[in-house]
Formats: sequence, C-alpha cells, structure tokens
Amino acid sequence: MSGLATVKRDFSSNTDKNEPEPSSSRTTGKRMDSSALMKAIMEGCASRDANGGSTSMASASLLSQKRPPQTAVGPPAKRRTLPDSFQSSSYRATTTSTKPPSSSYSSQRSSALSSSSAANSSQTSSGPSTSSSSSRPPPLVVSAAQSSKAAVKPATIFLSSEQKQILQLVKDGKSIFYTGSAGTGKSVLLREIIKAMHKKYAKSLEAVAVTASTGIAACNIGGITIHSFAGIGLGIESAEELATKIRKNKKSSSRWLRTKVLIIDEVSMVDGELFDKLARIGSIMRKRTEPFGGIQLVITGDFFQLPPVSKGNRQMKFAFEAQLWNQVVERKLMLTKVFRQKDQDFVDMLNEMRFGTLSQKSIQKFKALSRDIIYEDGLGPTELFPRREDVDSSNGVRMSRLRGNNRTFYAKDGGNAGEDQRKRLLDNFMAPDVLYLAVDAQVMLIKNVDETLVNGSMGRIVRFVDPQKYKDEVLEDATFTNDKEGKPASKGGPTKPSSSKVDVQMWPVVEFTVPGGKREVMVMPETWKVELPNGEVQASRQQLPLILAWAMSIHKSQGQTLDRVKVDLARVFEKGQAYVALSRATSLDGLQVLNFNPDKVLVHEKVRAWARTLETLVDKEDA
Ligand SMILES: Nc1ncnc2c1ncn2[C@@H]1O[C@H](COP(=O)(O)OP(=O)(O)OP(=O)(O)O)[C@@H](O)[C@H]1O
Repeated sequence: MSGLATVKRDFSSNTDKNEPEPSSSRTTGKRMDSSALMKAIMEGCASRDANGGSTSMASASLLSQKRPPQTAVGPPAKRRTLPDSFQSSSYRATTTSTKPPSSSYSSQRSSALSSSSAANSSQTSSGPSTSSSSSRPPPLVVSAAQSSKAAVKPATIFLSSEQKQILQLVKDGKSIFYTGSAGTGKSVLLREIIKAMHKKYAKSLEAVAVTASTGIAACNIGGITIHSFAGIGLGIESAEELATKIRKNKKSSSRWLRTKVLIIDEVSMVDGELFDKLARIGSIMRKRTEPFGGIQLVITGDFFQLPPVSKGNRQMKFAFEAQLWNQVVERKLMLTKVFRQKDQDFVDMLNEMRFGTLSQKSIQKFKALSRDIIYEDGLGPTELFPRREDVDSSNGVRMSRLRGNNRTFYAKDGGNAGEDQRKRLLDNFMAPDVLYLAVDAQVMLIKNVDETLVNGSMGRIVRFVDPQKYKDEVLEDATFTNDKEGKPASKGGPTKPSSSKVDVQMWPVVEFTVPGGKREVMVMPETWKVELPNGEVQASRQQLPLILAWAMSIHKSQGQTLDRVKVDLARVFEKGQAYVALSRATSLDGLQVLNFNPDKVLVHEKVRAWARTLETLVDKEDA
C-alpha cells in the first residue's frame, strides 16, 4: 500500500513557520434556547403564510399548541439491512455509468418526484456570515454529476494494515492509546475494537465499558460519558473521597469491579487531573496497586482537535500530561493513512494546519477557497459555526424563507437516569427534542443506514406523506418495497392509522444526494439510547434521524464527514476549531473558507511537541 508512505511527511517541522498567537480567552457566549428561537421563527413564518398559503395553516395551529403529551410507541423493530424507518420510493441516477447502490434498491424510476427550484434558495447567503463577496474569486460550479461523485463513500470497509495491527494489540490485552489526524479512521477502528471486545467477553456482563469524554462523543459510539461510568458526579473531590462515594452506590462500585476493558473516546477533552483521579479510584476500588486497578485501557482521540474545557482559572492539563499516563499506556500509536480526503494536496494542507506550520503555498490555496460554490443540484453546503446561537439563527433564517408545507416533530424521550442527568444526556443527542421541518428544507441524516445512506448524507424534504398511502403508491408503481411482508415499515409510526385526515401522522420524504445520483426515501423515527454496561437505559430518544443542515456547530461536527462545507474563520476562537471545521470536508471542491487567516490556526505548542514522540506502525502489507 503506497498510501502510508505518502502521508508520513513531518508537518511539525515546516520551515515556513507561522507561530500561532496564544488563544484568546474562551468566550462563553450565552446560550439561547434553540427550540424557542426556532419556534418563534416558525410561528412568524406560519402566520405570514396563513395570509397567503393554506398548507401552513395546520402547522400554525400545531405550533401554537402546547407540546402534546408523549404517546406510547411500539417496540423497536428488528434491525435489517435497511432500517425500518426508511422506505425508498426511487433511486434516480444522474449519471449514466453508475449502478443502483444495493440489491434492495435495484429498481430504478426515472420520474423525478420533486422540483429543485426552491432548493436553490439555499445558495443564497444566510444571516450570520460576515464576509463580502466582492473581493472573492469567481464562483466554482459543481455539476450534479460531480456532486454525486464527491459523495462517493466506500461500499465496504476493510481495515488498513495499521488499523489491523492496533486491533490485534487490543485483542492481545495491551493498554494502548492511538491517534491520527482527522479522517484516519479512528472511529471506524474503534467500532471494530468494541465489536471484538464484546465478542471476547461475550459471557461477562459489564466487562466492556464504552465511554467518551463528552455526551455527543459517547452517543456516537453507543457508550456513556466517563463521568457516568465512574459514578463521580462532577468529580471535584479527591480520589479517596470519590471512592468512598462510589462504594455507597452499588451499581457504580460493581461497574468498577467487573470492568475488564475501559474504552475512552475523544480523550483530548479529558482533563489530565481527572485522568489521574480515575486511575487512583480504579486502584482503590479494585484493591490493586496498578493504575485503574489493572483494567485494560483503550484510549483514542486527537489532541489537535478540541481541547479539555477549562474550569475557572485553573490551568487545564492534557490527558497525556497526567502523572500516570505513561504507566497506564503501554503503546502510543499514530494512524497515518487518511481516508476522508482522497486529494493528497488537501491532506498535506490540512496536516500543515494541524501542526500550525502552514506554508505560504497552502495559505494562498486556503485563501483561494473563499469563492462561492454553486451546486447545480440545489443542495447548499453545511455552514459550520463555533457558537450554537449562530447555528440556530442561520437555520432559522433559512426556514423562515420557505413558504411551503411545514411540520413539527416532537421526540419521545425515556430512560432511568435522574431528571437532571437525563436532561444533560438528552441535550447531547444529535437528534433534537423538537424538529421543525418544511418542504425544501435542507437536512442531514444522522444515522448510518446502508452503504449509500450514511450519517452525514445530505438531502432535501420533498413532501410529507401518510405512510400507508405512500406504501400503496410505491407498490402501485410496481417498483419495489424494502418491506418483504408488505407492511408499512414503521417503528415509531402512527399506532392506529386513522381515517380522519387530521389524525394521520405524516412523515417526510427526503431526496438524498447519494453516490451516482439521488435517492428518495420516506424517513420515520429511530431510537437512540445511552446505556450502562449492564444494559440499563439511562436516556433514550425516539425522533426522526434528521437535522436541519444549512448550519451546524463545529462541536457537533466533530467526527462527521461532510461533502459540502462552508466556514467563516473570522468567528473561530478556540485552538483546534479551525482544523476540526476544515477537516470535515472531503474535497477542496466542496469547501468554502471565508476570512482565512493563518493567525486563526491555533495549535497548542505542548501538543505539537508531544506528537513527535508517537509511534507509527510499519505497513505490513508493504513489507
Ligand atoms: N479502513 C478504511 N477503509 C475505507 N474507508 C475508511 C477506513 N477507515 C475509515 N474510513 C472512512 O474514512 C472516513 C473517516 O473515518 P473516521 O470518521 O473513522 O475518521 P476519524 O479519524 O475518526 O476522523 P475524525 O478525527 O475527524 O473524527 C469515513 O468516511 C470512514 O468511512
């Protein structure tokens, strides 16, 4: 494999140094209530439409109602190749050479069920962006065929040699840390590690603890936060005091005793002091002298991405600065093969950015990305913002421009955690509590469905349908149904389809951009859970696996792969933020960067120095 060799350049020693300015102090912008903001915008929109359009009248009354009581929904259906929440009505290729993506989608319909005219409104700049277009280079036009090519994702993932070697070390019982730049497949490998560990310890309940530093990261891997695992609350007391507290809680102490492998994802956001405390708590609880009481540790994350949140004036420490880090972690490994971006020039530019050693050539190339991009298929980019209020306002402004049929979808939440904790966990779910959708709204899928519909797939709402009628329509057309029994595929759908039009629950039909074309599917709710290692559900949410996708916070974008990204660096304030935002993009053709300024590329010197000490693995397939 030649890929490894080509990316092993040492970006930490670029002679064209651009020493970053020290980070300005963290700004803690006041959080607006996003639901309230969106609701206000939607109400404004609905009442405006009430004067001129009949479709939004129903929505207006819906919005003006109080949130209805949550109704019980049926148990989640068995998982199949295609989740029950999806019914596809068409696969429409835009290029002649591409094949339909999978056997379950083998039929093609040429009829386009929607117009793209209104979607072009997504090209117009939204509220919070600040840069002027006059000084920008001419726009780049990305044709529909190009767009679909850019969206190509690997059908099947085979671990690379270095990924396999790390997996083997874990299977052999080694405590390791592995890292790698954005897009090197850390998450993909972690999912394989989790699978392998569950298999290895299939008989012992609670042996594998899957955790992450933040709720969002924990949700992404189906785990819990490291704080929840440890049962330490905020974790401010000493290790001894915390251990005494944990002993009083049967569930927490049993977790510490039964765990054989502790997985920690996004460790860059774990404070070094907390790491030491956890290591000592493990020794106390398990009555063994080794840190963590001898539990095998599998730690991953990228210290060049978002750092730990500092508390008050206390100087935060990275986990690798923890006293016990070297004692715990036997091997510190670095993945080098980048999968997210195929263009080596772009990979090099991002690596220079990561180390804060941008060359003049790369700076010029990043500056040239300020041009507008016109996507001919009508779907705009996702604009990434450091602050949530900008995200809400940008999505809100775009929603208010849509005059079509709009609907509100309320999540159904459950779980056994205490009220405050449950709320905190739910706040971290990608799926929102209240989802406002409208025809022509740009949305992103937040679940992996199959090889072409993946977490990050972008689409546009084309209409809302009654699932029963939708099914009939699909069958009438003699195309196909993914439901072999011929029942409407429904997990959380209407429990009793009603003859009364008003009572029928309508679901959105989304036209997704997929490799080689468009694919239209009806989307129905999915369930997300945060479970303790013993399977107890702490928090769960049932909601449509969609979010509005004109804008997203950089924090939420961490871990995402996006084909169309727009970032205004004037707004970036934290070390690692610019790198996280830009490295979400899969290609330069799908990336627009406004106000690029090398001074905004902030890197911690400590991280840079530390990264030089990491071990890279020899590519055995090359040897
Ligand atoms: N072995 C592999 N073969 C093919 N594609 C892969 C492989 N590993 C990862 N990928 C793909 O590369 C992309 C990035 O992977 P992933 O999200 O795991 O990277 P990451 O290192 O966790 O990124 P980040 O740090 O930015 O979150 C995804 O589209 C994923 O499917």
